[in-house]
Amino acid sequence: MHQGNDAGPLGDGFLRVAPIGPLALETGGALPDVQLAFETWGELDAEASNAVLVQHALTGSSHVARGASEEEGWWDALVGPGRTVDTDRFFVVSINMVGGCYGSTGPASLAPDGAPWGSRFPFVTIRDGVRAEALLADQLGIHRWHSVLGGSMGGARALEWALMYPDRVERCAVIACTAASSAEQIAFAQAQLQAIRLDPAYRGGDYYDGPHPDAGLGLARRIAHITYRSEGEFEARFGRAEQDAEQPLGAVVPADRGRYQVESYLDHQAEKLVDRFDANSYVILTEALMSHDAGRARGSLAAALAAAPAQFFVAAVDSDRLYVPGQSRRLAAGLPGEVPVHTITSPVGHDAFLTEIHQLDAQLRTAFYAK
Ligand SMILES: CC(=O)SCCNC(=O)CCNC(=O)[C@H](O)C(C)(C)COP(=O)(O)OP(=O)(O)OC[C@H]1O[C@@H](n2cnc3c(N)ncnc32)[C@H](O)[C@@H]1OP(=O)(O)O
Ligand SMILES: N[C@@H](CCO)C(=O)O
Repeated sequence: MHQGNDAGPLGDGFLRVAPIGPLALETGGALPDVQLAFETWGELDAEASNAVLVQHALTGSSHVARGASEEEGWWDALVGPGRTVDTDRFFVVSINMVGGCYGSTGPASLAPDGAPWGSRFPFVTIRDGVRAEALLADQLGIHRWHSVLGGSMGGARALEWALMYPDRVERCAVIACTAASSAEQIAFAQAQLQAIRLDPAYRGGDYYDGPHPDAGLGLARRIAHITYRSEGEFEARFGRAEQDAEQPLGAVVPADRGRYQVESYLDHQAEKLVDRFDANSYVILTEALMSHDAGRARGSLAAALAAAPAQFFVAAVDSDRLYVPGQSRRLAAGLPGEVPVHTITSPVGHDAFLTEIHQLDAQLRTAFYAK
């Protein structure tokens, strides 16, 4: 896991933590004493005109790109010295969303009574996360972002920035995302939440003094990961192949059988997430994403999108079965002017917004980052 360090100067790619005070929540009440963990690359210019905000996805973190730490970032292909989002030109900021487990206040943080928030952590929406980020932007001296970009949940966070703070976002890139979580997206998410909540170790979310609900979180990740990849990729990559060095399938009774490769692969994805993520944060951020609806309390979705003044960049993955390209097309059609939908061509599915982001280099450079 990327190591926190709040001693380094801004612009080094290390994790820093900033208190932002109480956070008023969309559904009422407030979260007291919130802190946000964030990373930056590059330097803010004298006019504070070169700041770029990169928003992470559901289980992502602020570690977008390599920095002094040299640890691989999840959008290294896009962000870095000489890259499309050139950290020699731009002051790049990425913020761990409130409710998560990468240093910002979340369910594992201590509440004012000194015990972890656990089950008491409030429901937060994507808009709550963005409101918190605006408080941090104020502290950093950034009134207006040159651009805000993100994929998947990061795209929802970027879109909400453009709608909540229209005078603070010049350009907005929404990649592999939607204007409002669909019934099917909510349905897949609900099954994941149930997997966690039905794990006896979950104990309503108050498990920090005992075993964690690893089985439930692992099952949630398996369900999610299937939606992040495509049927075609699974078939080409794994087919019906058996996992090496395990019992031959079909020749043994089910209880003793080995695993199909795809089972082993999903087991591995589950173990990796369990090792790096907190189940309560998974619940909080998943519920935030379920709440995503750019039209809520803005008259209608059409009215909300039509009023957005930022310059938009919209992209979809052609094989994405979770955030289907039609959703990106409807988002683009609802925005003012002619907004094209750029295509990432990949057999991978939704995760191609991470693995194939270089495919957008030329389009993003022309649209947002031309010198
Ligand atoms: C600590 C942090 O900050 S994490 C936050 C950053 N990450 C993010 O923001 C996004 C979260 N990451 C992801 O979702 C994924 O890692 C992705 C999408 C980036 C990875 O996509 P891909 O590169 O296509 O990975 P892929 O699906 O091929 O999985 C590769 C893994 O599966 C393993 N694998 C492949 N086949 C099998 C198999 N048959 N059995 C078991 N494991 C297998 C590989 O060994 C590899 O393991 P590793 O990741 O431990 O090295
Ligand atoms: N693989 C991504 C997919 C969600 O968009 C993640 O874990 O954040």
